[in-house]
Amino acid sequence: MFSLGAIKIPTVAFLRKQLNTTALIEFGKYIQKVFPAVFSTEFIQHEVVGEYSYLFTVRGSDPQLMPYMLLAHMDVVPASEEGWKFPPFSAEEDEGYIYGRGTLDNKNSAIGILQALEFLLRRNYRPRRSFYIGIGHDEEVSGLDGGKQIAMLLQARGVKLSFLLDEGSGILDGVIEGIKSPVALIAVTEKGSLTLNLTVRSDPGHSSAPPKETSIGILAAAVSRLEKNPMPRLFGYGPELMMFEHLASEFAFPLNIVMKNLWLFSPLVSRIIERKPTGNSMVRTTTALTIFKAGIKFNVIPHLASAAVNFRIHPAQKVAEVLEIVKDTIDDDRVEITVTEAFDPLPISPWDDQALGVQIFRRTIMDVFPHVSSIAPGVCIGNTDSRHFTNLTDAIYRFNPVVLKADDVSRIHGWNERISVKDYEKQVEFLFQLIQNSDIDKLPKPHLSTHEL
Ligand SMILES: CCCCCCCC/C=C\CCCCCCCC(=O)N[C@@H](CCSC)C(=O)O
Ligand SMILES: [Zn+2]
Ligand SMILES: [Zn+2]
Repeated sequence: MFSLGAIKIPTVAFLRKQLNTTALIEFGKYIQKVFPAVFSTEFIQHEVVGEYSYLFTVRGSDPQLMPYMLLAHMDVVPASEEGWKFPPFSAEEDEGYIYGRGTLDNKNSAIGILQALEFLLRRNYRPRRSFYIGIGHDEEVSGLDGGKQIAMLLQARGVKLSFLLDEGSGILDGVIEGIKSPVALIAVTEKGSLTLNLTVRSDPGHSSAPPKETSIGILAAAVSRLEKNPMPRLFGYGPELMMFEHLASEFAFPLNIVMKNLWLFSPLVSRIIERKPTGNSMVRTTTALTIFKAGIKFNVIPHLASAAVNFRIHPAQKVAEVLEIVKDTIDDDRVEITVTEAFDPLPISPWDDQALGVQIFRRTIMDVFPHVSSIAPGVCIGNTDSRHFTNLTDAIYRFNPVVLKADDVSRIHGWNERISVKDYEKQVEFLFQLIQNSDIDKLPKPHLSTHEL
């Protein structure tokens, strides 16, 4: 059963230096209380990193086996009191669901991993393969003080990982139009990100004698041009091509033929899937207008107007290219453009018969979710703490073992985030099984089944 107390602790991250540190400390105390075996077992070392994050080192019995890592985070995005069926930090149970901020992103993983390990320890289990567990405290605001510090600490210790598993994708059930059965998407990369601040300055004055153009009007026109001119379609130039090829047999005729021949049909397919926001995020670098600020009084022409625009960069594009397109689209020197944060899409992790992590995930998914009809490589449309671990391994995977239905995706960072009790139990079962399946020292034989790889 989900430790409901974890959801009740409001570990909200507003900005990098605006965290609810009281709640973060309480979360640390909470996990020590509910997972006593994890904190007292002789072969498990726990450390607090960056003041609030946790790093667990689980020493396996066979030092020859290269360790792996499980990553999660305890912080959550803010939640408004309105719009929710139940208050976001009440952990209310209703018709088999637990409601609350963090139930999908990402206390389900943080608590699920520790819960699975606690169960194993109570059965006197000791793993053969060593592994690390990282529970970050600031993923939602960059991960620089939590996840990144954990990565740097491990790097300083000379650690290399055979693979790493973080949040960022899931088992999609009815999310992809045309696919009826649940499919597991394990993200082999995540999109890059670019956040720009746009500023326009103009002379302030009395609203009774306004100039032809004001800072607000100029800025509004600029952001509107960005919204009306989406970034180019790149569908088929990144790993989403692999994803749809793997999923081709899930579509009914004639779509299955179309998906098998994306070299020919990708322009057509991209026009269809871009109609929905999640589909659009697979097709291109997305443009999101997220902040707009100007004005202080109805009869004062403001001097300053500013806006923030956040782009999530398609794996086939780079920051520099996006920036050039933005400048060309705005095409107005009065709009000052400054870069707030920027990073390119993450490297693509291996997806082949030699990829140990993939084979272990595949086997575990088939054990725990037998109704999943395909397992395919995907793209994480957001960002995760795993991006700070690229110096430790090239095998980084983003997959939350939870079934997401069409309306669940918008609950993440939205209203009424929830997880069913059954789905949480499956998540713990997956992690319980994954830790044991990771003890193999060589790859399992290819499985004869209809599952895709
Ligand atoms: C053809 C349709 C394919 C649809 C695929 C959609 C799959 C959606 C499944 C899960 C959603 C995952 C959400 C991504 C996780 C993002 C975690 C997050 O919120 N990170 C923050 C980090 C902020 S760092 C400044 C972010 O804003 O990305
Ligand atoms: Zn998250
Ligand atoms: Zn998030």
